[in-house]
Amino acid sequence: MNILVINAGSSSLKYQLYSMLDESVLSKGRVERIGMETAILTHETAGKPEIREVNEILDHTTAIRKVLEMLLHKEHGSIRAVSEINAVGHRVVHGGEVFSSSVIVTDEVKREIKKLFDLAPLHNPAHMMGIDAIEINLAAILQVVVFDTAFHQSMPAKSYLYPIPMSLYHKHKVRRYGFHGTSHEYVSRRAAAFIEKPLDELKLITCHIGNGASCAAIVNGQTLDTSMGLTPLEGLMMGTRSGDLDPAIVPYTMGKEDLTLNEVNSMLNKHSGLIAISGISSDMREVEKAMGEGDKNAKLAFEMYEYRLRKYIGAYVAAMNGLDVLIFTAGVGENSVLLRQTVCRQLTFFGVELDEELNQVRSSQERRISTSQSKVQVLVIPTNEELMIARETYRLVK
Ligand SMILES: Nc1ncnc2c1ncn2[C@@H]1O[C@H](COP(=O)(O)OP(=O)(O)O)[C@@H](O)[C@H]1O
Ligand SMILES: CC(=O)OP(=O)(O)O
Ligand SMILES: [Mg+2]
Repeated sequence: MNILVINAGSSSLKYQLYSMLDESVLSKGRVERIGMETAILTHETAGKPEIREVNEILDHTTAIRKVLEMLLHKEHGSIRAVSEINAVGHRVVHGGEVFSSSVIVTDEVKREIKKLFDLAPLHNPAHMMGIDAIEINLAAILQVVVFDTAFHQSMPAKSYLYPIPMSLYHKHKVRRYGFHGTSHEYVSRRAAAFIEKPLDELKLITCHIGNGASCAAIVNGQTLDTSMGLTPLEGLMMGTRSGDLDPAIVPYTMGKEDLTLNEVNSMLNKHSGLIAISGISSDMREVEKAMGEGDKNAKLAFEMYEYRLRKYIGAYVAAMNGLDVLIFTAGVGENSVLLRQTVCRQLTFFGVELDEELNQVRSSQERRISTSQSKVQVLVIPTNEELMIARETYRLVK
């Protein structure tokens, strides 16, 4: 059985085609800059060179059509007919309280996902475009949605409730949900396997530090707490998102700057975080480069980013009354030697002892970066949300 996994963003669409016989990736790629003047499609089939096409791609329906053309390509493709795709699995960021596990897409499921648009404005509308685009291009195919929020549904009330009037929870489901759950679940399981200990005997902190970033305290293989909340805005400082702040800033800046609700929302989601403080980029690579060249704002942005992450780690050690494994994953977590070094060097009080040399190694493998005496094991575990989505899709459709 072949499963196509889609992670649709507002202007991008990432895909991987899996053969579930051996969970191998037949082809993968991404379309970037959808809706802009020139879109870029990058496609790769196992054992063949990567190809790039620059084209105008106005919407997600066209993007999916292009992806299918690539998958069927005589030279660069991996299948001969679309009928060789048996099901499609989608990442959906917000599943609210309605979805605590993956489901097959129906009209009812689509209605529920649409109700959650307000709560994940950068994500859910884009996922819906991906689901609709598949429906248009591959009419009768079975589609499955896998939610970022599902894994965190195990959080206890003391973690998921906000200390505000309970009527807001009862009437509008205002609570903390947490995101990147597919990734936190995957890396926590892999970490337990890596150190050869049962997951239900471990206290772990998983740091998913990508463009969006969140960390989670995991006990008995379940989320005790996680840094994102009602929406993916709470918690850590991110590429373009503020993370935690005093909620009074919202009405205060609205008054002072004469902003609308939409404008403040956009400021906090799209124009804050690394980009706001560095004035350079939301991309950690560029921030680190500028910092290396002596840029003061880039240095401050990095310091704030690292400090806020480290404070969460400290809080979660207290929340769990201990820590066995600290895990770094996603774009920044897997690749930034400097971020891991800066964080770990200042966690010695908790028994974290970084092996500076192991931390410098650049690799896409799962690896330990703490010394053999370190009380807390520090691991880098490359995340694989796509594989988790393929497995969930397979489980539901087979
Ligand atoms: N070598 C590197 N050093 C530091 N940061 C990196 C490096 N490579 C990638 N990144 C960071 O990873 C981020 C993307 O992470 P990723 O997990 O792919 O995000 P998303 O899935 O949310 O798009 C980029 O914004 C970039 O800042
Ligand atoms: C939930 C979330 O923040 O996702 P991403 O990191 O893909 O933006
Ligand atoms: Mg990601």
